[in-house]
Amino acid sequence: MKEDDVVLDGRRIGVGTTVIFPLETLARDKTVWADPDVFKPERFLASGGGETMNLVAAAGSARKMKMMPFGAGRRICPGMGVAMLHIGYFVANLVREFVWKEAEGEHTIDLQPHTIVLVTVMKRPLRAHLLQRRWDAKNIS
Ligand code: HEM
Repeated sequence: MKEDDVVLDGRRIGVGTTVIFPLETLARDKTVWADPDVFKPERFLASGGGETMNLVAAAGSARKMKMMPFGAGRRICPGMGVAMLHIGYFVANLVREFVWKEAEGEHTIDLQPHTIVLVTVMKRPLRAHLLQRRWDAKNIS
């Protein structure tokens, strides 16, 4: 054991070791989330029990961080502000430009995790069929 090594949960982690932890597992932690496998976006709203926190300041504090899509602390994503601003425009444009329908055929959604190398996706994601909207002044469909 070298001087700068750390011990985490009884395991020695040497200086320079790359530590990767599965965010997907954190997001499904039943000790942190109520019904983690249920699609309940309102859980992130204040009215649904969600709370706002400063991810930069909270990284070294004792406050529990339940989710960190942009990382946290010193190496937090510097594009977070840009991303949060644009994601709203992005979604709004997708809704404005396309009519969204479920794709025909077999499209049962399965939220179970499916790992592809380092990325975890849904086992069977929702398949959407997009139709470009017509911006004809008389006939907007
Ligand atoms: C929804 C959109 C985005 C998500 C979810 C995201 C997520 C992340 C995450 C998880 C990290 C790693 C943080 C860590 O190591 O703790 C990261 C790093 C980074 N992101 Fe983003 N990001 C997004 C958009 C952007 C945008 C729009 C930019 C630039 C304009 C950007 C630039 C960067 C850079 C430069 C780093 C490396 C920071 C460093 O290592 O010091 N990201 N991002």
